[in-house]
Order: sequence, then C-alpha cells, then structure tokens
Amino acid sequence: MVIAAVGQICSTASLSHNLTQCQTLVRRAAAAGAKALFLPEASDYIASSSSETISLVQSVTSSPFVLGLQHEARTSTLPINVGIHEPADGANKVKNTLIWINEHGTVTSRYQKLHLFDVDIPGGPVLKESNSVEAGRDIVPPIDTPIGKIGMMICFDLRFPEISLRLTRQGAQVLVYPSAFTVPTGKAHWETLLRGRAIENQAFVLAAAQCGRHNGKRVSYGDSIVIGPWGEVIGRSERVEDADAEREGEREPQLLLVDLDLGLVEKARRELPLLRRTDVYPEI
Ligand SMILES: O=C(O)CNC(=O)[C@H](CS)NC(=O)CCC(=O)C(=O)O
Repeated sequence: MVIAAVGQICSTASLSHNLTQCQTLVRRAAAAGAKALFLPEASDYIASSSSETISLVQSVTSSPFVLGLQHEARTSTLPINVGIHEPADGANKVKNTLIWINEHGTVTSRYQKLHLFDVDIPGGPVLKESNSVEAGRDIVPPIDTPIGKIGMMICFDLRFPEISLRLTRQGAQVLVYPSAFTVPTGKAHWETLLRGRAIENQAFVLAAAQCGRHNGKRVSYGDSIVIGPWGEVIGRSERVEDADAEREGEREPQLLLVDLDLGLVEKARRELPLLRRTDVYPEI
C-alpha cells in the first residue's frame, strides 16, 4: 500500500497566492506520509481572458510558481505532479502542461495537453482554449513513480478514451486527469467519465480539480476524485452546486489522502481480461 495525496485549490491570476495554497498542501501531504502529491490543471494561474493567460506565462526555469514548488518538493522529499502554463514554441500562445517534479525538486517529465476545450453552450460556458493555447502532439509514455506507472492526461482529454487506452497498453497503472471542469459539464459528465476511464482501463484514476470562483467570469466544479480499478470512488472533495452563488475566496485548499493497492490493478486485469478484437478494429 502506498499513500497518494490529491489536492484541490482555487487558482486566481496571482501566482504567489496560488503557490501559497499549494505549499500548504505539500506540507500536509508530506506530514501524512504521502509518496506523491497531485495538483490540478493550471495550478500556477487561471486568468480571466486569453490575453491575460498569455501575459502571465513564464518559462519553467523562471516561473516563481514552479521554482517555489521545486523547492517545496526538495525540502519535503515529495514528488509533485502539477498543471502549469509554459510559453508555446509559436508566437502568442501558451502550452497547457503537466509536469512531474521528483523528490529532489527536478522536473523530470512534461506532458502537453492534446485536446483543447472549445465550447459554446447557450446559457452555459463559452470558452475557447485554442485562442491562447497550442495543442500538444504527443502522448507521453507512462512514467515510473513511487506510486506506480502513471499515464498523464489533462482535463478535457478525459472525453477521449483513446489516449487512456494507449497509455494503458504502454503499462500505465494510474491515470491522472488534473482538471478545471466547468460547473454544468461537471454536474452532467465528470464522475461518469472518470469512472468509465477507470473501469475500461482497469486502472486507478486520480483527478485533482480546481474548485470555486477564479474571477468574475470563471467558476470550476471541484469534486476531486480518486477511483479504483473496479470503478469505485475511493475519495472525493467538495464541489460547487451553484456557480452563480459562488463567491471569490470561498474555497479553502483541500487534500484527499488515499491508500493505493496497485495489486488491485493486476487483480482486475487477471480476473476480467479485456481482450481486444484488433482483427476487427485498429489497435490503439
Ligand atoms: O484556462 C486555463 O488557464 C486552464 N485550462 C482550463 O481550465 C481548460 C481549458 S478552458 N478547461 C477544460 O479543459 C475544462 C473541460 C471541461 O469542463 C469539460 O470537458 O466539460
């Protein structure tokens, strides 16, 4: 058994405010004996417009948020998986990235979000991530960590099972979906999608989520969840029921601590083998 910590925060446009929230969680996770801490998508900042998103971006090597977390990982000897922004290769865009900081404080892996969230729901969220974000081009093979082989994805990637199936075929035991889901799509789809990914991959699913009002325009659903390879919810944090009633600064950082038994992954896969008909449809 190994303890994983899943953190829930409410990022704003203030990198220092967001770092403070994360630091609290690192210390609590380390004190509880966790072997890794998982933080949400865009933990470094959530801005109120595409231009503000682009104006706040800094490289990993100069971002006070990332440098601060690297220091924290080193002093707490705790690996941290955290969603951030990085400058894109092309002009006037950013990358939506997930990085792995190891227990020595070194960034050892990064995944760039493949699927961008462009929605226009009448009376609901209107968001065009592709205005400010450059899509990634690669699936990053699962990384070896103290809590098993981890397959990295981000938020909206959750709606595309192909990427998780590919990671599972490459050996992933734990799938991560750091997120900032909207409230209406969260209420309708979040738990169902996450449990689906856990069941069809027979893997643990860890989803660290943003929760609460980020600014005048944006509220995230929260409901950080950990799911077992049989599809059962093992732990969850608080969620937003009514986006309009949500006030800024209402949500405190939360930490979920869960005992993962990686043997359950092997057990599920042994007892209920999912043999694909790749003679009929393509292998992913
Ligand atoms: O904006 C940032 O800086 C960070 N990025 C996000 O919050 C992204 C893009 S707007 N959010 C999602 O992908 C939510 C997906 C979702 O809610 C769904 O699939 O229903």
